[in-house]
Amino acid sequence: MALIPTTILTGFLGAGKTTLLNRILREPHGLRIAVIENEFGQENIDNDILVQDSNEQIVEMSNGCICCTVRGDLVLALGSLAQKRTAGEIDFDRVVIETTGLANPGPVAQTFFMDDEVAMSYMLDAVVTVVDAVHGMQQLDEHEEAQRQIGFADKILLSKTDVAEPKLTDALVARIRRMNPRAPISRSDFGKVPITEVMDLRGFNLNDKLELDPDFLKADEHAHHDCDEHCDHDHHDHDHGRHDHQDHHHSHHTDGIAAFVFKTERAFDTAKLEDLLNGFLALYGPRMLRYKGVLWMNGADRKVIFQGVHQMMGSDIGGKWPENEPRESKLVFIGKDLPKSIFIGGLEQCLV
Ligand SMILES: Nc1nc2c(ncn2[C@@H]2O[C@H](COP(=O)(O)OP(=O)(O)OP(=O)(O)O)[C@@H](O)[C@H]2O)c(=O)[nH]1
Repeated sequence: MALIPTTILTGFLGAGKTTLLNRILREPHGLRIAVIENEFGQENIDNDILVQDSNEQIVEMSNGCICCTVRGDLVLALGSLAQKRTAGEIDFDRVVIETTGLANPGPVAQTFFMDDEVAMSYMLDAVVTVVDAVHGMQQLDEHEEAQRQIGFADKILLSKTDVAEPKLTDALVARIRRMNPRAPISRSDFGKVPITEVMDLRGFNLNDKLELDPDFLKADEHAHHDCDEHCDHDHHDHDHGRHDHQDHHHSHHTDGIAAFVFKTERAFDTAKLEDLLNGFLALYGPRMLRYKGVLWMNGADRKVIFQGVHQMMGSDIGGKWPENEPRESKLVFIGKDLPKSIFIGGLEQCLV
């Protein structure tokens, strides 16, 4: 049986990976795509954001960062998809793995060469990196993960050029070219890019990667991807009580990035919450790397999906709350040295 082409879709927090994936899944291209979705933090909010009415297989991996803690899970997920496909239980001819915004794509790519079972069924088509034209420069200045994602890319898609300063976009493109002269760059606002620029690129060239990282095929993963430093999230499993706050620290991260979750079974007061979030943005926006949530607003029979990156915040109306399921809200904040207790206390004040 032919090997299944697989795309690793990466890019820093909030770059536009899910937006691109959603657009691809909606397009009538006739390809059957299985998606492996890895989200930072225990609450998989992207599941609410990703299209639900498609036939695609969506496997969630939200219990850690794919490049390290859940790499074994990735092997299992790929193995199980291949098995089901062989048994005729599911049908797909492509796989897309969406990594977390903090993932190093190196070890994810390595899986396709180091794991015999995976290598028997899959071939790595390309690492596609989405770069945010508004925040990309700052992300490259401040986060090694963003640099690695560029370095490892076989194809780069520039998002948010619709709102970025053209001069800044040009400077960013020049910087990316210097960092990775091999990878072609395309603009892809809101994921609007032909599928031929994302899939079947046959772009992954092992020789190039070995040049980039001579230890790429070495079994000792710690020898080359600084796992502890970059992806060691502490996960504290709590019972999901009324207000359940989880911490996901990069415990060895020197840059203080951490995530926390706020969950509640009470509705939010719309005006209070809007004021609070605007206040947070004004005060902490530069440190708010990524935030998103599925919200129960008082009096609303549909979910509200809110999300943002730094000061760019937006919201959408989501699906209807199911009649016989309890309503709840969950919000995830990923940031640099954010005052968690102020966030949690403020959010509690906005509940009706
Ligand atoms: N203006 C503009 N906004 C965009 C574009 N692409 C994505 N966004 C917005 O940017 C935010 C983040 O987009 P996502 O697609 O969720 O980003 P992501 O990379 O999947 O985020 P994480 O997986 O959480 O790291 C959302 O509010 C999108 O609507 C774009 O090209 N232009």
